[in-house]
Amino acid sequence: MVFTTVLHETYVIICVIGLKGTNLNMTLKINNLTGGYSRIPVLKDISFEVGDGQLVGLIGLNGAGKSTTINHVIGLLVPQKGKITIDGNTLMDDPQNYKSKIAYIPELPVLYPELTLREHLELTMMAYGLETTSAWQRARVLLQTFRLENKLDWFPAKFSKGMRQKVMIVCAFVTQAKLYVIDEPFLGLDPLATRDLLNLIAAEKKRGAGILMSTHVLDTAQEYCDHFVLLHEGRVRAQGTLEQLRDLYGDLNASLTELYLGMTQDVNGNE
Ligand SMILES: Nc1ncnc2c1ncn2[C@@H]1O[C@H](COP(=O)(O)OP(=O)(O)OP(=O)(O)O)[C@@H](O)[C@H]1O
Repeated sequence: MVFTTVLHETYVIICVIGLKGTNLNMTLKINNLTGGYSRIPVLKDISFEVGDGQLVGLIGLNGAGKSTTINHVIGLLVPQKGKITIDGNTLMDDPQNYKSKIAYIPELPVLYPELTLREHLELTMMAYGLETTSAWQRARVLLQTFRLENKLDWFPAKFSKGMRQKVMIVCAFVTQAKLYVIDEPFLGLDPLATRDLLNLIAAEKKRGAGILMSTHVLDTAQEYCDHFVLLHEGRVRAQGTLEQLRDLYGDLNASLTELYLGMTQDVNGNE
């Protein structure tokens, strides 16, 4: 399976060829990760896991370190300490194998201005060696779902921001990766597309894929995520299921928003 995406100014193809099948048996492990963009770390000793068939919500305020964590997972940043493994292997152990397991949807969609939607899909399929007949079957279903089926010959300049986001989603989900890494997916999407993306995530979970998703939309996260990692100022403030977090906080009816705000205020109060 395959995946293409755009990062920063240039297109970076995160790729490659993975295994298809229902027994995905995937585990992403982040162990004592310290890292960031310079010697002064943004992330401080964070640890958590994403198992197969699991949707993990990465929750945090602006600047908490969600995108930085994601940039480490997809291999754009190198850990200063600790390690990240997928199925026991780090990126350095076997870059192609590691990347082959990941489909990444960035927070800001960036597309090749000179390529049509059809060409973006062809590029994804070609770059990652997808079998084109079955890949196009999947693509057509995805294009219909996101109401893009009659826009195959459009260039990105003609797309709205939400449509560009949908192109990224279609390109990612056509790959049938083992691990989806999705950075803040809901902000540019209309309610229909949000519902369709959540259905797609549910279907991929059923297939056995793991999903790491950062979001500020806490009511949606509360409803759909199996496990939460609450990041605050580059540290994991708490993690667990909603029930575990409620236990930890001592309020069995608290919403995720209340839990997150309560826990981060506790931290700030102690400083
Ligand atoms: N390219 C970069 N170079 C240097 N520092 C950065 C860079 N990107 C982010 N940072 C810093 O890293 C910290 C964490 O930022 P990050 O983007 O991971 O937060 P976030 O939780 O994703 O926030 P948001 O919800 O606003 O997207 C912030 O202090 C930010 O200023």
